[in-house]
Amino acid sequence: MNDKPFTIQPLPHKGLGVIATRPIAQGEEILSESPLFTQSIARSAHTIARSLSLLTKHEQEQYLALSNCHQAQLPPLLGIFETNALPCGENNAELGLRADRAGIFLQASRFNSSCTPNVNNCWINSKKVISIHALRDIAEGEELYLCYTGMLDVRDKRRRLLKEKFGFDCHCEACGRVGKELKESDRRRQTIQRLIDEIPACHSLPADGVRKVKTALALLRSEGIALYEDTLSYDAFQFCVASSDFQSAKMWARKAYEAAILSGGVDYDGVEKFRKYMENPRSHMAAGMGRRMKLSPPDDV
Ligand SMILES: C[S@@+](CC[C@H](N)C(=O)[O-])C[C@H]1O[C@@H](n2cnc3c(N)ncnc32)[C@H](O)[C@@H]1O
Repeated sequence: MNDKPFTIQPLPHKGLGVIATRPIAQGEEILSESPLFTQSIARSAHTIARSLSLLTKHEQEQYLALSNCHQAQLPPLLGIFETNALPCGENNAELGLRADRAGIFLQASRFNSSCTPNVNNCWINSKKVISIHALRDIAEGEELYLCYTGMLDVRDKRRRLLKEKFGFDCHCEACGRVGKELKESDRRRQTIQRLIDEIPACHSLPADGVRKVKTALALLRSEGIALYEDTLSYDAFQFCVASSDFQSAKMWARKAYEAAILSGGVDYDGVEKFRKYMENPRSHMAAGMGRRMKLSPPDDV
């Protein structure tokens, strides 16, 4: 089906938001959109005004109609940009990455935030578009959510950041948990973050590295977060390839490949690399560099 599977409409306490107008399958591309304009990290009201001056009057009006949660602190043009801009490049706070450009997308800017998002945005550099994919099967009538920030922080910190940067109190499913459920959710997210931080230092203990990857993947699943599977699986691939366990390496590369396609589509950065290593793990530069040992493949093969 090629029709746009969503509508943008007013929602209680959230301004506008995006609602599925039919069932959407996991991995389906929901939107592919070019930016109205982009800005570097060193942006200001002045640089934004310059970009806007190159647009049509109608486009300028559309920009000015976007929401602005920084009205009290920033000049209007900059406030609108900071409320709505999405990264045009690799951007992942948990992995310490920050895209050097951000852009305004008239439709993608209407997606609200959840700390357990059901869609993912990624920048497709070869096409210069933002692409949004379903992270799980979505029913007709469900709201579509990106995650704006700090998914692996504990609830109180997430709420504080969302209030500071986007001006709202988050009542998403994850932030609405209480008591034991909240404690468990916080603990899972903290543990995933700790494992992501520890994994790069596991090169001399690759079995430990693979074990940490598996633990992080299991916790992500329990927490309902359908992200990071590609990068974590690629970490496990690298441990296996360095240890000359090419059979397990192949399976980890396949897992990274399939996860990257589901969350970002075939043009997503990394997909081609994962495909190459899935077909020929020995072509990786670290192949056979470590002590030879049998590690383990993903649990779900
Ligand atoms: C990029 S815009 C999203 C679209 C916006 N709702 C609109 O009307 O254009 C970001 C703003 O949406 C609102 N928002 C996003 N996620 C929200 C949520 N989970 N609950 C309440 N408001 C939210 C906040 O006001 C935030 O500053």
